[in-house]
Amino acid sequence: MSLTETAHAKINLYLHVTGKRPDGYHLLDSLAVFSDAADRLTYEASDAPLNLTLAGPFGDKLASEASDDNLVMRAARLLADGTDARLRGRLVLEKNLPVASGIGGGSADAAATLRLLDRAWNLNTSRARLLDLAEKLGADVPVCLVQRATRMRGIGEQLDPAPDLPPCGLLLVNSGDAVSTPAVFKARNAAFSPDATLPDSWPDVATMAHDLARLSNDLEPPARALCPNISLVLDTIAALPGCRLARMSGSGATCFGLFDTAQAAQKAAEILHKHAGQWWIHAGSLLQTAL
Ligand SMILES: C[C@@](CO)(OP(=O)(O)O)[C@H](O)COP(=O)(O)OP(=O)(O)OC[C@H]1O[C@@H](n2ccc(N)nc2=O)[C@H](O)[C@@H]1O
Ligand SMILES: Nc1ncnc2c1ncn2[C@@H]1O[C@H](COP(=O)(O)OP(=O)(O)O)[C@@H](O)[C@H]1O
Repeated sequence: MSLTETAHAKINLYLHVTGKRPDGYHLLDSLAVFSDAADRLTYEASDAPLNLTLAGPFGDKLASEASDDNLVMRAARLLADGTDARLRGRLVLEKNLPVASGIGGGSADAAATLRLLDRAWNLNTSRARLLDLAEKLGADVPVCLVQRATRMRGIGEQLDPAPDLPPCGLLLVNSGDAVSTPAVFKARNAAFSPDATLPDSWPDVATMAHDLARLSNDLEPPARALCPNISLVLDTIAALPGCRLARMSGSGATCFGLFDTAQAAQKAAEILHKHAGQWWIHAGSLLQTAL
C-alpha cells in the first residue's frame, strides 16, 4: 500500500508584525495563500521502524541533518504519541521547495505528515487535535494543515477566512540564500503595524495587487539587510512584463510576483531564466480554495 500527500508552498501576500508576546514570539496579521509548487510525501506500509528517505532537487540540503530531527519525523512521532499507532513504515519526501526560504516548506511537510499518517494509520484524529499538534510543531504548521488561502493572526494559530481570490499567475524566485527566521525577526526594528482592512473578495488581480500594495511584508527590510540578494531579486521581478506586484514571502528569501494569468507568469519566467543562471524559479498559479 502506498499513499501520497502534497505539501504546497505557502506565500504571505502581506505580513504585518502587530505586536510581541512576552515569550518573544511575534503577533502577526498575514494573508497566507498556497502555490501549486509543492513537496511530495509518500508512505509505504512495512514492518520496519518508521524511516525517512530524502529525494528531489533539495533533498541533499536536508540530508546533512539527522533524519530524526526532520519535521516529518517529529510530526509522525507527535501524531503517534498517546495512540496505539506503531511507528512503522517507509516515508519518502520529494523535496522540491528550497529550504529555509520563507515559503514554509518544512511546515508544509510537517502538516502533510499529519494528514498522511492519520489516513495511513486509520487514526481518525479530530480536526481540533490535528490543529493542536500542528501548533506544537511550528507557528506556520496550522495554516499549512488547512492548506487553503487563510487570514492568519496570533502567532499563526488563529485562522480566519480569506477574501475570495481571483485566478492569479504566480512567479516564485529564490536566489539560493537560506535565511534564518529567528534572525530576521530579531533584526526587525520598526514600529508595529496595524491589522489590515480587507474586502470580502477581489474581482481581478489588478484590484488585489492595488490593495496589497498599500500593505507590506514587515520582515522585508530586516531580511534585505541580512541578505542583500533579496533586493536584487525583488527589483528583477518587478521589472518583468506583466508583473502586478513583487514582494518577499514570510521571512525570506523567496520573493513572488503576481501576474494576471499563469501564462503571463510563465512568459516572465522564460525571460528570467535567460538572465538568472542559478536562481530557483517556479511559474504557476495560486491555489483557488479559501478557508
Ligand atoms: C515568518 C513566517 C510567516 O508565515 O513564515 P516563514 O518565513 O517561516 O515561511 C512564520 O511565522 C514562521 O513560522 P515557523 O517557521 O513555523 O516558525 P517557528 O518554527 O514556530 O518559529 C521559528 C522562530 O521564528 C520566530 N517567530 C516565529 C513566528 C512568530 N509568529 N513569531 C516569531 O517571533 C521565533 O524566533 C521562533 O523561534
Ligand atoms: N522537511 C523539512 N523541510 C525543510 N526544512 C526542514 C525540514 N525539516 C526540518 N527542517 C528545518 O527547518 C528549517 C526551516 O525550514 P523551512 O520550513 O523550509 O523554512 P521557511 O519556513 O522559512 O520556508 C530549516 O532550516 C531546516 O533545518
